[in-house]
Amino acid sequence: MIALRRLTWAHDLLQQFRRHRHYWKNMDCALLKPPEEVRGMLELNREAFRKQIKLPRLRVPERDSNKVLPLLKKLLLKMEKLRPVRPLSEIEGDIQSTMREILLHPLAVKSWDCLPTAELEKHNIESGNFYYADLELNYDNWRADEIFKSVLPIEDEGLTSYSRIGHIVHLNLRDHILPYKNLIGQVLLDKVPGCRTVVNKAATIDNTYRNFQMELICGEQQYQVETIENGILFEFDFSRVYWNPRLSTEHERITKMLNSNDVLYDVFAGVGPFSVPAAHKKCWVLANDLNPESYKWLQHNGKRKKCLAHMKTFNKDGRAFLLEDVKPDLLKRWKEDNTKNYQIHITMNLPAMAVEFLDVFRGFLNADEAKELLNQTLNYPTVHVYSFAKGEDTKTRVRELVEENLGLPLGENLEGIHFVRNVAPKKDMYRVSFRLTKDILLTTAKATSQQIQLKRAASVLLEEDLNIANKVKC
Ligand SMILES: C[S@@+](CC[C@H](N)C(=O)[O-])C[C@H]1O[C@@H](n2cnc3c(N)ncnc32)[C@H](O)[C@@H]1O
Repeated sequence: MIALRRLTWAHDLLQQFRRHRHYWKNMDCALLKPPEEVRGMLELNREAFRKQIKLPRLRVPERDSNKVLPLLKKLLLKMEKLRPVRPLSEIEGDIQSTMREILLHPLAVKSWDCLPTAELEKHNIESGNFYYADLELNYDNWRADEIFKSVLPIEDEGLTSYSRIGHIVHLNLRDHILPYKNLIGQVLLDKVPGCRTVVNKAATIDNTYRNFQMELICGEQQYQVETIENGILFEFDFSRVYWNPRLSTEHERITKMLNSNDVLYDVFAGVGPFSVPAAHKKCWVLANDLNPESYKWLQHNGKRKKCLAHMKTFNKDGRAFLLEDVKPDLLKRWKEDNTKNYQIHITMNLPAMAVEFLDVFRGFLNADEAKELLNQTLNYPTVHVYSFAKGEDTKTRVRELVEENLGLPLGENLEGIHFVRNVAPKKDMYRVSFRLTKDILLTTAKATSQQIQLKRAASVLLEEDLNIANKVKC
């Protein structure tokens, strides 16, 4: 008995909490879910979603509805394409009075007593105004995720997320969901505003240009898209270039670091998500991509943003770009202008293999160039290299990867190791930002792994000391 009372008390508390937080989830309510029969449906049958339910309502004279509605705000039934407040014409004797009908959430309102009765009665709304009546729900009343939750198998994880690139919805369906792909495509086409094409990732991206291999599952076979990222419009053929909307925050982080007159060397530029905003900010940009299609759209996007005067574009291998274009540009800057009133950045976003290009920087300058510049304090670029790392401690692993490939340890020149995103279980993407140093640019010999480890241990200790010192200061 005591246990039952406690349970009821806990239930009431939860109800109160939900009412307070406005936490009524339609899919928690059997009445508001699509019919059970749709589970396992392979071909979309919209008619099968029709369902009659009895719903609590409140009848309110139109003239009072503005005063009454704020009292019921958290108790309204909210569903797609369903207005919770609807006009209700009624014949009262000879006089036609206009009434409003307010649809209430069946989890929140089980009887007249669940309403703020004292407040309502002040407006002459009595228990007689409360009633139940039939309502027909149909396919239009549920969002795409609610439809999927009702149709796809319960046991397994369903459709978690999708990416949106202009008019294209890009899916990465797991194998057990593949039999439902036609239905999923059709529902997304119906429900996602502006969606005209639905594609599914066909394989892992392991091709050189990193563009997704994809299968059209619904809609038009039209892959040329326009999409806005961080306020800038990009246009490209999604089937032929790399574009990932999940990187927009990272693109923004880099762009925010840049000030006008800074320099950006973008080694794996794609269609320009770093380069175009940077050039638009009046940085001096050299942008490169090996994929001729990316190169075409990179130029196109720069032209559309009217920033080509600040952006030179290249279509070659990243290593050649660093040696043939970045290096001469750096040497020219170092010789002509040794003021440090601007910053130089090098972005290398090809996470599967960018670290393999880092050895270019070791011994970047030959003996003659070194002699000429040795006595100057140079404006050293910051490299932002992206990499995947697998395992338990991915942050340590990514630093190791950078150091092993650079062939030299990082120390005080390490500016940060930033988590970008989780790609798969135990696989993360990071940005490692470090400053090039005279040592890196002049040293030709590779450090041994023992030397690298020693230096890493020393710099970890130094970092810990600094942290302790900072804490003490605080
Ligand atoms: C992961 S995408 C990054 C694109 C863009 N920077 C972004 O953040 O969305 C990598 C790009 O590197 C290009 N790429 C691949 N191998 C390359 C190479 N060896 N040299 C230059 N670019 C290369 C691909 O065509 C692709 O556009």
